[in-house]
Amino acid sequence: MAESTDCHKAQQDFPKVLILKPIPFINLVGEQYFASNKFTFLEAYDSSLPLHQFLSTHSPSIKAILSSVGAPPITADILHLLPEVGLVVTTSVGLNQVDLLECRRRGIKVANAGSIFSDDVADFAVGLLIDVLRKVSASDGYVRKGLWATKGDYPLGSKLGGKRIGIVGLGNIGFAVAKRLEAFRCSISYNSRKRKPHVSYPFYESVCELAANCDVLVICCELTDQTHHMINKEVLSALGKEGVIVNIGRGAIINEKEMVQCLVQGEIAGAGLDVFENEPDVPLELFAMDNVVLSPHVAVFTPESFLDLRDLVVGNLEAFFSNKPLLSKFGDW
Ligand SMILES: O=CC(=O)O
Repeated sequence: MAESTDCHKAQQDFPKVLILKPIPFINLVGEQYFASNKFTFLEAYDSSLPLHQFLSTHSPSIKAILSSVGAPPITADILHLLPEVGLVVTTSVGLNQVDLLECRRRGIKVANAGSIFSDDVADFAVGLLIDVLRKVSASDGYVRKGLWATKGDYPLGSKLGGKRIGIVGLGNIGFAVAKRLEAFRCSISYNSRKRKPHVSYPFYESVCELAANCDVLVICCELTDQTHHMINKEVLSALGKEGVIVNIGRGAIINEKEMVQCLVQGEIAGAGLDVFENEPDVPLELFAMDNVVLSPHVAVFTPESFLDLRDLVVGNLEAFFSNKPLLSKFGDW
């Protein structure tokens, strides 16, 4: 009894890591796998207190925040209530939910999921593209509805090999997509913030020019103020009537209204979309389109790589609480 009280007391003394929303898919490994003897989690979503009151009550003990996709944004206002916070760690690769400028200003360290999911996301991007071009999901629906027997053959899809692929954002994920599609004998070109030294793929400084010279655009970049709605009607028109867009980045990189309009009017040929502007809401018009493949923001990982994620997140937190270098530090501050 004395021992468990001591143990309980010791846990209470551990620095706290704030979680604002349950970690997506944590059921894959169970919450106890995220445990450590260096910190404990403080779950704001379990409290009956309004968030601001909860944060003010616990602020002296909150030293780090664990954030994920779909969790409330880590804004300057939230950070303002938490003067002791020195680290924001995320289970996501994307950091658009974190006010990075404020983190930099305050010297709060940031660590994301690094390249842990790059292969999974790239596999999924290629899967979406093959599905759109070869009509895999649409053919599946046709067979399941019994239409093969009553209406005959389903229209053939179009060939992947030889397609000109434009990668928007040639980071870890974009590069993994490019490598896979090279193996399908596609030609690759790209747009990125800057030309990559040592990369031989043709580089286009303007995403519109890239689109005009490609059959497919695969969106792999981060969502930032600069990339918000970067893919608009002008870019989609440049991609053209035979063009296909795949998005495994963030919904708001594409102007969704303009994309839907282009699809409705046949100004592009199809889309493979894992991400949307207002998840989990998906524009209703897309539901009726056989040339569009939809998925609920699941490209990111598999149960196999979720275990690596667990190690990375816990490793980053333990490194921070031991004053050691982070495992997947983001930014130069
Ligand atoms: O979308 C998922 C991520 O950014 O990890």
